[in-house]
Amino acid sequence: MPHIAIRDVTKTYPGRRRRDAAVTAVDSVSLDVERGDVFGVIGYSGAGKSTLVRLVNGLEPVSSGSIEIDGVEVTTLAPAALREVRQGIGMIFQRFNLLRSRTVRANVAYPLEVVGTPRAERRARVDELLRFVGLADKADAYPEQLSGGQQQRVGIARALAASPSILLADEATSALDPETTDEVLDLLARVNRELGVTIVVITHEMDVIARIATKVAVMEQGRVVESGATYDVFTNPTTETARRFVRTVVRALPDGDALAELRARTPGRLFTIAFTDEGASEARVFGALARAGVDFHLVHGGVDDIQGRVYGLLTIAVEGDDAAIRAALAGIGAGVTVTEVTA
Ligand SMILES: Nc1ncnc2c1ncn2[C@@H]1O[C@H](COP(=O)(O)OP(=O)(O)OP(=O)(O)O)[C@@H](O)[C@H]1O
Repeated sequence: MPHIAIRDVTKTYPGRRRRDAAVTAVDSVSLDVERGDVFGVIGYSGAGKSTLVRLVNGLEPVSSGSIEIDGVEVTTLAPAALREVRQGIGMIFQRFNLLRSRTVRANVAYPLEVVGTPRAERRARVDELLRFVGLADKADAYPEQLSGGQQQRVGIARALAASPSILLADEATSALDPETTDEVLDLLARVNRELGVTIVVITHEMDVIARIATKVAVMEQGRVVESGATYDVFTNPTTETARRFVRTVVRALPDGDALAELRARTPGRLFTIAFTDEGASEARVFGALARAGVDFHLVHGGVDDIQGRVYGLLTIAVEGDDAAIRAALAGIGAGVTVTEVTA
């Protein structure tokens, strides 16, 4: 049974003014998030990601469709039962949303106070959480005394206070610099691995997906246009939107002016050689070309790390006669896709 099963969910808002057309923020979305997944949802601004998250944690009602959490249909629950389900869902935000007038300790304790956890138990739990996120020495500090990364770690500790089985992260690293982003993503990966929490990561940054998401869904205009294992979507995106996101991370062939410029200064024909980690490697590709005796050089691309797996996308310029080039490329072997760049 999926941990979160989203079935044909639609959310429509009335237009902002009376005469405006209704907005379909989420449009017939179906997704299965399995227990233990780090599930990424990526899309540009306005794609419907935040709305989808608000529907999953019951902050807003769906217009139609069904959402099951642990097999329980949550869209029709009475308020008291819904509150209980929501205690099993932690949430972190782009702007951290900490209470400025409370210390770090009191921020993390807050969700436990709300559910009436006794003081001693609360204290022990908060200490444990602050150790887990590496902020035991900041317990008595106030949020504004902390860096952005530290504040988000407090946010994560607070989200985990009631021991949720699901953590929803809405653009949780978008306000952070790259180094701090890595730190926070490492922490989220630990939350998933060590505490077994299922994580849904909402982002517009493909490198966040590449770093931690095991699965990804690409959203556009309220719809999921592509989804699958992260590595598969990166190595074989099937929609233009997914390809655009992938290009922000993997060093694919330049297009437009950059490609025209490359052509102008590069003699010979251009080929893109893609390989996954199933047998091929950069060394094998270059070795095969060298052995075939064609004159080639690498003009663009490289080898990327997607979820700890290798993905190579190399663009080479090759000179020589047609038959020799064809024989050289054919000799590279299995697990490699060669495409001539004709644009
Ligand atoms: N409360 C609301 N009332 C009316 N329209 C809304 C409301 N909330 C969201 N929308 C609209 O729904 C669409 C999806 O918005 P949503 O915030 O879910 O997208 P998003 O992908 O999360 O983008 P962002 O990252 O910019 O928040 C947008 O067109 C937005 O204007």
